[in-house]
Amino acid sequence: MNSLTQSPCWKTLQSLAAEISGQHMRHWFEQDPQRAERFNIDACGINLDYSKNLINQQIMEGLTGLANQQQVETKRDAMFAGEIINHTEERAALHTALRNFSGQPVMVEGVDVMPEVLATQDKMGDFVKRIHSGSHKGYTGKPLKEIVCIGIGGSFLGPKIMSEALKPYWHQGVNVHFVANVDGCHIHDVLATLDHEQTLVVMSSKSFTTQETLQNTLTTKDWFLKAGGTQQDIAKHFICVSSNIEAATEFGIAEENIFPMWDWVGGRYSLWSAIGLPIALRLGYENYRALLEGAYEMDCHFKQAPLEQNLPVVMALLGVWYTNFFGAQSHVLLPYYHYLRGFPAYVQQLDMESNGKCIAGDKEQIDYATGPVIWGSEGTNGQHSFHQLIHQGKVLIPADFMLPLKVENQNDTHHAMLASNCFGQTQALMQGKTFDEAYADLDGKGLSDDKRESLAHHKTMPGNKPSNTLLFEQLDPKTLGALVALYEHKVFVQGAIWGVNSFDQWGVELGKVLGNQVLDKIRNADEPLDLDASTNALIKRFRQALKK
Ligand SMILES: O=P(O)(O)OC[C@H]1O[C@H](O)[C@H](O)[C@@H](O)[C@@H]1O
Repeated sequence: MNSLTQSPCWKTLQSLAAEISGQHMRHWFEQDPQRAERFNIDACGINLDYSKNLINQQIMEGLTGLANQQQVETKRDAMFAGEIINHTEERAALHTALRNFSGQPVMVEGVDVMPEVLATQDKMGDFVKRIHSGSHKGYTGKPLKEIVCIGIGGSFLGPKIMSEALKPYWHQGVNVHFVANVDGCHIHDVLATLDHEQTLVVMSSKSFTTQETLQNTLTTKDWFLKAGGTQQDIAKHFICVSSNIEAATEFGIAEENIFPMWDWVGGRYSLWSAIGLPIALRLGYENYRALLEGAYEMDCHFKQAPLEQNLPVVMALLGVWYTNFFGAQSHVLLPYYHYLRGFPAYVQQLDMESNGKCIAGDKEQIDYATGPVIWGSEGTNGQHSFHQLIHQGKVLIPADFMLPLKVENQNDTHHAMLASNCFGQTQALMQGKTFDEAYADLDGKGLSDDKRESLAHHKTMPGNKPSNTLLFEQLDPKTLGALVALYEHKVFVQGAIWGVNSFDQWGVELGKVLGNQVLDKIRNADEPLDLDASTNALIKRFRQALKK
């Protein structure tokens, strides 16, 4: 038995969950006209309405008690202070230093990291200006207008998804393409459309060892050389972002073309480092800075607001409430904004790679659920497919709805429809529809009593399904920065409560190692097939197909 599940706070929450079983949110709203105001927080351009949750004041106090018991504030302060909180990799987790506008130093093992951070930001700003002005030219004297960004995981999702989300703020005059997968179809399709003389390649890999990124870069280099460029011309067309300067230089990237990052920046937290260069190239450097400023504002809020008024803390506690006391196994994100459609995929890596863990502290086997499955897509599309399961399925799926109140070039008719669908869904999930209401609706439809009763059962909606609604004045770079930092800190708080190390990812490593072993066997047909019978048979089939 784990100490967490045996703790007084945990037990209190178990009894509180039992106490509200059988109660319905619909009645809580009827009984308490202040409910929507009571469970609402405004911070950093984001308004959170969390009144449509299975909570009351006592439950929120119980959850805050759990956060205190698990020393969330102490752990938070340790993160900001640069302590080695990623203990399995012996590193700090200091993405917050990359957006530190306080003017104060940030120390890692006795060294202030801010001078290097600021110097790299200057280098980024300067480079972006040279690309946008056309003063950085390719080897034939043409400006570089096609930017191919190669990277995967955290070196891909943040840059791509945040660039997409800020489409109304794009700098015109460049095209930015992202390639992640080692599947050759993608890089082939992208390069097929491009003029190598006008192409800039941004290769992003913190470790500089990731197979997909190395191979896609080699393929691109080959394409560049075959198209007429020479080895010497590469310096004008290929840049890279990495913490492994040695490997990058060995690979052939000119030293002045390397934008550094550091081992205290986790891959999934790296868009604030030079990994965010594609965002700056897409938006212009000032807009990229605004993204960082928004994240800094959320950092300040996270550090200063009392727990019960603290956006990331409250969202984290609600998540723990459903995961551990209601058996919820997934959490759905529903951005009602087309440009934010990639956000669920971004949070998927952030949350699932951070908290998908089974060891607490040094070596304690966990006996409670940790991170949920994160999924979702843009509204209203999901309403016409998977929302059915959220409304009437037997599994509890808490939801985060998101909507900007204003959008650039707003078409009021479309936006009003989008908003009404968003609000209508949260309402339907909360209130549901009783059997009596469904039965009454079927009056005068010419149905037999049996048929009417049966149909009314099918049309009954349980309701009482929890959701948060996040509204933004508008999704400008600053608000998006705050939103991403909000989810980062939410994940951090949950990791702190569950006692896991949210900053390593050993599960991912095993797949990489085994994948490389298999590659050797595929490439060398003479290698004995000494793996398990299933994997051997798969390799055999692949080898045979190659021979045909
Ligand atoms: O930036 P890289 O070192 O190439 O790593 C890219 C990605 O690869 C790994 O598999 C990790 O799970 C991710 O956290 C990381 O973002």
